[in-house]
Amino acid sequence: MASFVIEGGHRLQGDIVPQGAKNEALQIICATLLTSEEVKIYNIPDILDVNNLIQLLRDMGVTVQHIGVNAYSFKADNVNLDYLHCEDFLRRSASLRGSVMIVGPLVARFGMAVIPKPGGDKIGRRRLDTHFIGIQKLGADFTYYPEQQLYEITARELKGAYMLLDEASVTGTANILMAAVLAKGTTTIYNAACEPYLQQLSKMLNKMGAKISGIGSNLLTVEGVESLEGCSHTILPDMIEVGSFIGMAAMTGSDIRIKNVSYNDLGIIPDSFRRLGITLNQEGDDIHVPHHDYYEIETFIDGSIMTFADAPWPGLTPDLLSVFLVVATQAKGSVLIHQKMFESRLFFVDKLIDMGAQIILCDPHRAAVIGQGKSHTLRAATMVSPDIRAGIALLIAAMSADGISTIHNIDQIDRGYQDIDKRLNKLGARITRL
Ligand SMILES: CC(=O)N[C@H]1[C@@H](OP(=O)(O)OP(=O)(O)OC[C@H]2O[C@@H](n3ccc(=O)[nH]c3=O)[C@H](O)[C@@H]2O)O[C@H](CO)[C@@H](O)[C@@H]1O
Ligand SMILES: C=C(OP(=O)(O)O)C(=O)O
Repeated sequence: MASFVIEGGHRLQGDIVPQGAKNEALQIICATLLTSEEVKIYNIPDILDVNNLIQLLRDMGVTVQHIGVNAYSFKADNVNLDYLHCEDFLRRSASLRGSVMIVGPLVARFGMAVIPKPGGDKIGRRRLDTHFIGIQKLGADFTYYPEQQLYEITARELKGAYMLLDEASVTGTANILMAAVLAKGTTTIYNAACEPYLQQLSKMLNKMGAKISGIGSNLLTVEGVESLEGCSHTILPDMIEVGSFIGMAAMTGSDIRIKNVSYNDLGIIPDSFRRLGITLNQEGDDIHVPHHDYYEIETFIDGSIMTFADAPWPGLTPDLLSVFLVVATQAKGSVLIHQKMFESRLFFVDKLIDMGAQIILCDPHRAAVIGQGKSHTLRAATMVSPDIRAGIALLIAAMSADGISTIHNIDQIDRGYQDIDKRLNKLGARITRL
């Protein structure tokens, strides 16, 4: 397992361009299975999860060509469904979360799909009921084989239906949507997730000939069509990476410009950092984070302690709470971090406590952070990255700490952040990959 060795205390200076969004890329790449025509995708991040998904499609018989920097074309005119039954497929698709989204396209186009329990971050229970109940409502049959942890879905014909999802699942909505675009008749999905990832997927599907309305809302209406055609699509900048850089800059006292962030797609993220006391200036489509000597967490208007809690979009994404938490340790003031969706995502605070941060883990979902201001610098430590976002939070902590820290298991960071060491070193960080 690779590791990072980080010499803390160096300020960053300069411009950084965010990568394409991981969670959008995973949806968009799966959507290429919906047509036999060529689909060109630009701004694909070069990260482990995405590369594993691209390889999975190649192994299924999709012709994938590298057509430029971070750009690929996909042509799914000869998909080998037998591959879905081999060991190699099961192993590879179980390595990432996004692979579950091949189910919707495969059922819609070929009437069958098999998928093992998907991988992804081990951050608590991550059920798939919403996906399969939704696809069943369209007329598919579904069997779960508990011993192999395998899901099998077959359908003679998909028919449009009304459905009210039991939760606004991001990958679940994407899966159902990709099945519904080729179903007969009208599908209505209420309580749909509506992150920019899903807005982008819907826009791409419409470019391919689908008829989706209600984009950006939690009520999607889909008029099924016979077939879809090829298109070109460009992936948005990764809003989680943008947020990670804002927090990193403030905590390390850096002065950076995050280029071409697609500001209007960041939702509540910039204002949430502002409530943490961080100054960030929107300049055109860039965000400039100036040097901070200190930042002070706001209280609520009535003087009570600030709470950051996740919520389905347009609420605050759960994927940034680990970053808010670490950045709060060096703020003045206190904040309660409430991770409602996942029950095992806050345990990494132990490492921050070892580094000298003042945090009370109230229960698996809530941590109270007592910011000590920048005069109480964190101590260097040796740690293991448990998941992508805890990993980036620990990297931020190590970059701001006194001394040399080591983070093991950085595959967990590489799953979601492209060449993070090289890109940050260009701005003045001291990160060595072992
Ligand atoms: C590949 C991908 O796109 N991964 C993202 C996707 O995962 P993913 O699509 O797997 O996550 P879901 O949206 O399905 O659900 C996340 C968890 O939150 C719970 N839940 C969900 C919705 C809700 O309204 N209330 C609620 O409690 C679910 O039970 C589940 O345990 O969305 C998550 C939630 O934004 C993100 O953390 C992941 O980065
Ligand atoms: C939880 C995440 O990813 P995944 O769903 O791929 O595990 C994430 O991106 O923070």
